[in-house]
Order: sequence, then C-alpha cells, then structure tokens
Amino acid sequence: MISESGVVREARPMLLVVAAAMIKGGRVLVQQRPEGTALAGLWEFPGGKIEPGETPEAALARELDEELGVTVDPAALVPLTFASAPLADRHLVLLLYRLDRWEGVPEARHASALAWADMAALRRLPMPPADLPFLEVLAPLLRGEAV
Ligand SMILES: Nc1nc2c([nH]c(=O)n2[C@H]2C[C@H](O)[C@@H](COP(=O)(O)OP(=O)(O)OP(=O)(O)O)O2)c(=O)[nH]1
Repeated sequence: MISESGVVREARPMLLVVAAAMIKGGRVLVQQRPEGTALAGLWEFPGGKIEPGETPEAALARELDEELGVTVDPAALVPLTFASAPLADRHLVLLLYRLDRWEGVPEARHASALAWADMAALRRLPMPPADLPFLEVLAPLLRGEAV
C-alpha cells in the first residue's frame, strides 16, 4: 500500500520468526509440523517466533532447546539468509541461521518427525513456500563448499 506521502506501507502485521539450518555431514535437520498447527505436515527448519524482549539469537537458542532438547551457544548462530513473504493475515520475516555445533542429540519434542536431509531429500520434502528459496543457499553448504 502506498500512502499519500509516497511511503510504502505494509498493511499486515509483521511476524518475526527465527530458524536454524543445523548442518552435519552434508545433511541438514528438518522437522515436520504437527497436526493442528498452521502448515501442518510440511517440513521446516526448527525455530519459532521471537518473543518481546528477546534478541533473535536468544529466541532461536530457546526454541532449539524447547523443540529439540539441544543446547546452543547463541554466538555459534551465523546469519545465513532470510525470507520475506505474506503468510495468512501476517507478513512473515523469517531469519535463517546456520549452525554447525550444539550439545545434545536432537529429538522431536514438538514436531511429528525429524529428518537429516541431504540436498536430494530436501528437494523432495514439501516445505512452506517461504522456505523454498533457502534450498539454493543451502546447496553449496551441503556439498561442503565454503560460502
Ligand atoms: N520454525 C519455522 N517456522 C516457519 C518456517 N517456514 C515458515 O513459513 N514458518 C512459519 C510457520 C509459522 O507460521 C511460523 C512459526 O511459528 P510457530 O508457530 O512454529 O512458532 P512457535 O514455535 O513460536 O510456536 P508457538 O509457541 O506460537 O506455538 O513461521 C520454518 O522453516 N521454520
């Protein structure tokens, strides 16, 4: 929407979400959204909404603890890319971080299932539309190439 002053305004309230690409041995961890949630059945990167007063990195460390039972040093979260897209009645801004080290073995505490996906598997999994551009960013990382 463009106001009379020419400023572009977004009518939908913003939804700020953080997520992690946890990479190990050429694979990335994805989880399946459970029944009864938005986008149920789709495969996503673990993470969630930033709560008031949280930094993005603190929010993501909290979500990874809650969802997977892993301990993460917020300083180990490396900004990778982001998505900006309409989502229902909101506008989603999804910040994707890369993570190569954590403590603990991820377990599905919220998700229906977890999978360590290589690039071929990732391309076959149904994902939320906002995540699709992430695949090309992840491809060189999963091939072990530095970016
Ligand atoms: N975690 C995550 N959320 C994603 C991805 N792609 C995508 O469109 N989303 C959307 C789905 C949801 O609308 C929103 C995340 O909200 P959520 O409900 O999972 O967050 P949360 O864990 O804080 O959940 P809750 O406490 O509100 O139940 O972002 C992704 O790759 N990872």
